[in-house]
Amino acid sequence: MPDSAAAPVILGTTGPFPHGVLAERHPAIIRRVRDAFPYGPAQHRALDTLLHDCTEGTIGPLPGADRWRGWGLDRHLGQSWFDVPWLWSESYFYRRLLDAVGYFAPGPWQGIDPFRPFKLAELDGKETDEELAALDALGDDPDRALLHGSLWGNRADLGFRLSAESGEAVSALVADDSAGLWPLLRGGTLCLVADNAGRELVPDLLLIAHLLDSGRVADAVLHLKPYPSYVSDATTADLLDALRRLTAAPGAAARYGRTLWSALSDGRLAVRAHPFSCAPLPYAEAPGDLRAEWAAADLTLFKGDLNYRRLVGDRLWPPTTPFAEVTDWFPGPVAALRTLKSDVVTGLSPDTVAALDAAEGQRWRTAGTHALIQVNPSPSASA
Ligand SMILES: O=P(O)(O)OC[C@@]1(O)O[C@H](CO)[C@@H](O)[C@@H]1O
Repeated sequence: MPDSAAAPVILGTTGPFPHGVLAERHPAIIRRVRDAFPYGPAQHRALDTLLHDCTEGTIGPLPGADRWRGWGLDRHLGQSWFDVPWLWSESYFYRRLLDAVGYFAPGPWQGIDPFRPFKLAELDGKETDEELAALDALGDDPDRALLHGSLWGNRADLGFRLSAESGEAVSALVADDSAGLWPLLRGGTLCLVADNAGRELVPDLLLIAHLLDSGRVADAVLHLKPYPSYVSDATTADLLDALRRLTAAPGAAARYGRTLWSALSDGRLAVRAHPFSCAPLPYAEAPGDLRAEWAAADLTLFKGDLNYRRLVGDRLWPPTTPFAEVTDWFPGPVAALRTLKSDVVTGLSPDTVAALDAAEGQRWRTAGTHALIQVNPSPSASA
């Protein structure tokens, strides 16, 4: 394993990006959620409290969320949100937001996703129509087209866009191990750990449908979140919305939709919503049943920035730290498809880092304009 002492865990105070997420992005998300529903006085008061706590307050208890006590809550009680691991603080924010709007409490707002209006607006948008229409003319390399569709779908991150609209042109990949990915897909099991709903989940589903149809995989397991978080993270309700969108679309999109529908019905596509998927912790701390699921797959594919942070550890790794080293703990072949939206990155060549730094300073790490495909076909822990 690499020397993690040389790579400090990222805190809210580590630099301008994590600090800005806690100090600016979270208050902006509270404002947007507050405006999206006719919440009652109790919910408005709870949102006021959250707004104060998340910027000036300390970490408090989460009544009824016993798992969180084992996930670090007992240790962090009373600390500033900025002084604990950033990953922990962000995940805690989304759990607190759900509490504030009554998502978990018995009553009329139980189970109402506060991010659903944003997710649906995106799913129903004309960009989605255009992306689905493009399936009718995929060209002579559908493997590559659908892999890249899934990769760049990760730009469609509502948390990211709600606070920082970015209209920049997309640049090339900073790392591309895709040649090593296809040999791992030899008719076995793919485990896809999804990230965002809407315009990311749709191309993820198209990739799965294509891999099933082409026989590159015999079956697939799709990991979703058990409850809404990080604004657009995909839940089972979002999967159903995406499937309805596909099956109602004209042309090839509907065909992919039918493949997915029947694969769900006959068990070739299984869905999971494991509690640890919303944990505020790196995946190296995952419980045995989740590890066993990954170990059984021929390839586990992690989508998106947050999953990348949790896969490699949310640390300021030197960017040339080999991806194979930071994923050596993983119990099976593993890959990451991610656009870069936070400071964490590994597996880059010294030349790539030097060129990016010279051209952009540190912006390339967080602007969402660069992407990577990284593969570790044989971590030691998979032996
Ligand atoms: O996982 P995703 O959707 O690709 O990105 C999640 C994200 O928006 O949330 C974090 C900041 O809040 C960053 O890791 C990243 O920018």
